[in-house]
Amino acid sequence: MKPSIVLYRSIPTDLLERLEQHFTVHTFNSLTPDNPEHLKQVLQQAEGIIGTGGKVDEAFLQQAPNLRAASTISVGYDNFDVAALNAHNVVLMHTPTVLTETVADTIMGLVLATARRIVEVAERVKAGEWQHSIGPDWFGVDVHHKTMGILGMGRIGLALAQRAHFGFGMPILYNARRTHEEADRRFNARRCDLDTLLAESDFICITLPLTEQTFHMIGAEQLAKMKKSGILINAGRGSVVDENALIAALQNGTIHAAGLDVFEEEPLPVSSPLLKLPNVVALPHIGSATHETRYGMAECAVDNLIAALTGTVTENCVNPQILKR
Ligand SMILES: NC(=O)C1=CN([C@@H]2O[C@H](COP(=O)(O)OP(=O)(O)OC[C@H]3O[C@@H](n4cnc5c(N)ncnc54)[C@H](OP(=O)(O)O)[C@@H]3O)[C@@H](O)[C@H]2O)C=CC1
Ligand SMILES: O=CC(=O)O
Repeated sequence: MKPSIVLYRSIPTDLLERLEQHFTVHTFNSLTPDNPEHLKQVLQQAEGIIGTGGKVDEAFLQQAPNLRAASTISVGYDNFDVAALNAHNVVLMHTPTVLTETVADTIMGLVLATARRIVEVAERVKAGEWQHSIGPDWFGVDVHHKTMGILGMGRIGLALAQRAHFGFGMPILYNARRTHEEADRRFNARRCDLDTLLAESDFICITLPLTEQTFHMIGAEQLAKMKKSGILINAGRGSVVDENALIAALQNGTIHAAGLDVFEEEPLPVSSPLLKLPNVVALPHIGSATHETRYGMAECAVDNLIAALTGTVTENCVNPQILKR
């Protein structure tokens, strides 16, 4: 009999067929589906799960006594309790690399959109406000040759630094736990402490994962250390930034603008004050959302689950120590 798995995200048909060659696939629309009793029943037998979003913690794992592998269609895995997975001998697989370049493109898009007020001004044109040649009240600020500060210099940070350095001639500062020789060598990047990065950068781009250490790493105190002309871009996770503090900083002119792809609560509630601020570009978590990249992520996650459940893992494993047990 084929192992039973839970698929909780829609994936392309050819990839579903690839899963079905190996497993009996039970499909749900999320980990909190319309039919929770059915999911509960299926989880009793399930050896694998694959999808995006939803909390996988001790309480969840208690309901899945036969689980051996979880495959998330994302690189971030902050919704998984890795210690609980380890305790239950569950391998966690994710999709790094395949999305890196696309996310870096999105971040550069947010840098340009906020600095040049692209969304705001385009909306004014659509509203029929372009009646005369435009004046300084429609102007933005330059991007090229300004200083870019990158929080986190991993895969996405490096791809962003490449764009900023070669494409825009920007000096690069970064903050990470260790020095990234490749960033220093290829992009003349300089590692510095957080306070220096906050004080000296014109654009601060967050590419950090959400962890206990990065939760609210940027709060009122840090925002106050930024240049008044500074622009904050967050494409890591919403909770790396204290959103209430950010709203206050944007309202009070403590910083100039923000470009946000991620939020403390997603979807962003329509009542959020962020949506009322002209100096905010808010995106619906589209960092990796191109047809090509989303296909690549789903394919990677499918192959990851097959590898994890057939004992052939070579990459993309968050907790490889489980494989040795
Ligand atoms: N908006 C979107 O759609 C997307 C968002 N993301 C987010 O981007 C994150 C990063 O992805 P990726 O670049 O592939 O991940 P990596 O693991 O390659 O990079 C993470 C970087 O963050 C740094 N870091 C981690 N903790 C700290 C800390 N406490 N202080 C300083 N630096 C720290 C790491 O530092 P060090 O190098 O020293 O270890 C590393 O440089 C994901 O975890 C996810 O949350 C990812 C994809 C899409
Ligand atoms: O946010 C997206 C991810 O892949 O992580």
